[in-house]
Amino acid sequence: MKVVLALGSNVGRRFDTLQGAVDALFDAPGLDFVAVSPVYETDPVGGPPDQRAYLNAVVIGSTMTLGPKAILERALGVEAAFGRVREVRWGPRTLDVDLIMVGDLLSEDPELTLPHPLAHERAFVLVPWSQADPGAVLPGRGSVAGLLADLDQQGVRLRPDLALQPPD
Ligand SMILES: Nc1ncnc2c1ncn2[C@@H]1O[C@H](COP(=O)(O)OP(=O)(O)OP(=O)(O)O)[C@@H](O)[C@H]1O
Ligand SMILES: Nc1nc2c(c(=O)[nH]1)N=C(CO)CN2
Repeated sequence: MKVVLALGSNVGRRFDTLQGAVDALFDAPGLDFVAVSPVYETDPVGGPPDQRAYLNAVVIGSTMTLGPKAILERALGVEAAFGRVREVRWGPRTLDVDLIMVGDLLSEDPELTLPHPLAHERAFVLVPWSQADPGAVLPGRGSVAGLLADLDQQGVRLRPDLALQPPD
C-alpha cells in the first residue's frame, strides 16, 4: 500500500527537523522509502499572524504490513520526538507530520481521517506531492495535478538550495 506523509516545520532549525523526520519515519521496520519531494518555503495558512514561514515537503512510502493506525502512531511519535509544542491551533510547530493517504482507504474517524480532510485544498501539500509523484491521485478527489489547477500557489516557493536525502 502506498503511504503519503506531509511534513512541515516553522520553528527552530526547520530543514534539519525535516531531514530528521524523514530518517526517523523509516527507522523502524514495516515502512519502505519510495520518494521525497523538493522542499518548499510556504506562507502560513491559518493560525496566528506573524508566524514564521514554513518549510514543507512530502515523503512517500510503501507498506505490506502496517495498518493505518500503526502508521499514524509512528507519525505522531516522530512529531513528539521533535518536541512539537501543541498550544495554538494551527500555530507554530517544530514538526507537523500529517498522514495524507494510505492506499485507497477512506476513514471518517476523527482520530484518523483518510485521506487527510484538508489535503485537497492545501497547496503546501499538493505542490510538493505532485513533484514527488507527478501521477498522484488523492482518493475520492481526483488527480493532484487537477486539484492544483484550481488552487492559488503563490504562497508556495521552491527552495532549490535545500534537498532532503533519502533516509539513512
Ligand atoms: N490524516 C491524519 N493525519 C494526522 N493526524 C490526523 C489525521 N486524521 C486525524 N488526525 C488526528 O489529528 C490529531 C492531530 O491534530 P493536530 O492538532 O496536530 O492537527 P494539526 O496538524 O494542527 O492541523 P491539521 O489537521 O489542520 O493538519 C492527531 O492526534 C490525530 O489523531
Ligand atoms: N504553510 C503552512 N501552513 C500551515 C501548515 C503547514 O505545514 N504549512 N500546517 C498547518 C497545520 O497542519 C497550518 N498551516
